Amino acid sequence: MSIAYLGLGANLGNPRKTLQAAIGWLAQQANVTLRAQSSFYRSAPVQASGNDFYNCVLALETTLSPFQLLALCAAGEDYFGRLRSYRNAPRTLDIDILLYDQLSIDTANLIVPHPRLTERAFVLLPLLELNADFEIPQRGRADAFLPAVAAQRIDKVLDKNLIQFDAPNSAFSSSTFIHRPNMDYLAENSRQAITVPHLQIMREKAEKIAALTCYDASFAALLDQAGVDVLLIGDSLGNVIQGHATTLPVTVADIAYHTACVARSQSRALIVADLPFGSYATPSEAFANAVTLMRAGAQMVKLEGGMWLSDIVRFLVERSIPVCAHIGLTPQSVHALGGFKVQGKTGAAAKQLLCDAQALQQAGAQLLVIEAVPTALGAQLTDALLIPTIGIGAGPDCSGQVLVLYDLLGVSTGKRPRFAKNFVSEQARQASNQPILQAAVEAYVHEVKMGVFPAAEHTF
Ligand SMILES: Nc1nc(=O)c2c([nH]1)NC[C@@H]1CN(c3ccc(C(=O)N[C@@H](CCC(=O)O)C(=O)O)cc3)CN21
Ligand SMILES: CC(C)C(=O)C(=O)O
Ligand SMILES: [Mg+2]
Repeated sequence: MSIAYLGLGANLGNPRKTLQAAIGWLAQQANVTLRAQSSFYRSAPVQASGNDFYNCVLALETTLSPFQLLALCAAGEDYFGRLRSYRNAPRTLDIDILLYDQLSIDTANLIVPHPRLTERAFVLLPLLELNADFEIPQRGRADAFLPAVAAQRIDKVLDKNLIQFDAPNSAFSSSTFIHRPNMDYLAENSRQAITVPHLQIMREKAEKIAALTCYDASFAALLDQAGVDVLLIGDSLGNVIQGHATTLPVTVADIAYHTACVARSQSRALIVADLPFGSYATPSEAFANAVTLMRAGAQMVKLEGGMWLSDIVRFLVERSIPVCAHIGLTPQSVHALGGFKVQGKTGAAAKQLLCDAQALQQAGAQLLVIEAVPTALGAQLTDALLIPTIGIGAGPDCSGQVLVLYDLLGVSTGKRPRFAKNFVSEQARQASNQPILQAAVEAYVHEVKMGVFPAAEHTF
């Protein structure tokens, strides 16, 4: 295993998005494990024309040789559509090998350490951010070269997880936010069992929560191995397992049976079970049914509804049953809502959902699923709450995402919701050499963690 440092730069199109996507792509490659990512930096073009560049440095562990890694970088540049009409023309994406272990390589195609590494603020600064005591093979301490680049204009554009850009003469408005992914999930110690307090910590650390529905022991093991944080025994099983048109026919016994199947596989992931339609009309009914699900192996129960549920949520929480609330498109209310429609589109409806969310948090809910609302409302609800939010068709700004497993795998039938991205066809397109379903789930986890999924086309 070798350690390599890559420098990434982009100055065309939406350069930050390109960098983000490229980092996600690199992290998905076999034989490469991302170990650290610097902030993004914005700098004036050096020996090049065009817009400001956005740069960052990555540290990765790899079993690839330097030349294999070079080929991978070239493939990445191609993949993200490098357009070079003339030397030093603006480019979509540039990926350079800066360092590879302690190696010195000097060939026509590859020079390592990168020859201009110490002359460029946009490489030195991010490198020093990763390690302030960085030693460059044969050149000594990296920080010794700082005075030489002091005149180069450069701004660190990301300090925390969300940074507001002040870019008066760029195409981005001052309200443009960028999400810096928290990649703690790649760390060795990330196999610890997930608990309810852990989800709260993930929200605070801005590590995205990747949830999926799961109905059986085999998939529970597969999803767990792929790094899924929360397994939801959803009443969507009424659709995808039982073949009903809605979730209304699902019973407590059905959910308990599938919860027991999932729970038998001893997952790291937190197990959450849906209370089905008609099973929580009163506090005592809700409690009796929640106990059934907890006995079957659930660690938290989920129920659909707004502030009217507050007393029921409080009743459960006081009796040691962790609760996940579910607002927005609540499929158990399909007939009351008049179909599976996007919710919270008017100002009044959005305000109602904000009140609902706050009341549910106040009542003791420790997690909130938000389904099928406009992106801005998903962000607003998340901002307004302290507890983590899990979006499904609620945009990329929730604390995490959930999908119906069979939608992700492309094995569900009928009309698929707009948010139901098929990750299997995506993986097939990228010709992965991993087992296809596993790779698809890993791609989903990764895209959620990186904030790449959901993209605009999955949001309302
Ligand atoms: N397979 C499956 N996937 C799900 O996501 C899912 C289920 N089943 N069953 C339970 C509910 C039902 N869900 C649904 C079903 C359909 C839409 C849907 O077609 N929505 C329209 C929005 C139309 C509009 O108001 O603009 C869409 O285009 O996505 C959304 C959620 C989500 N849940
Ligand atoms: C999609 C999620 C949120 C759900 O409630 C279900 O699967 O039943
Ligand atoms: Mg459900």
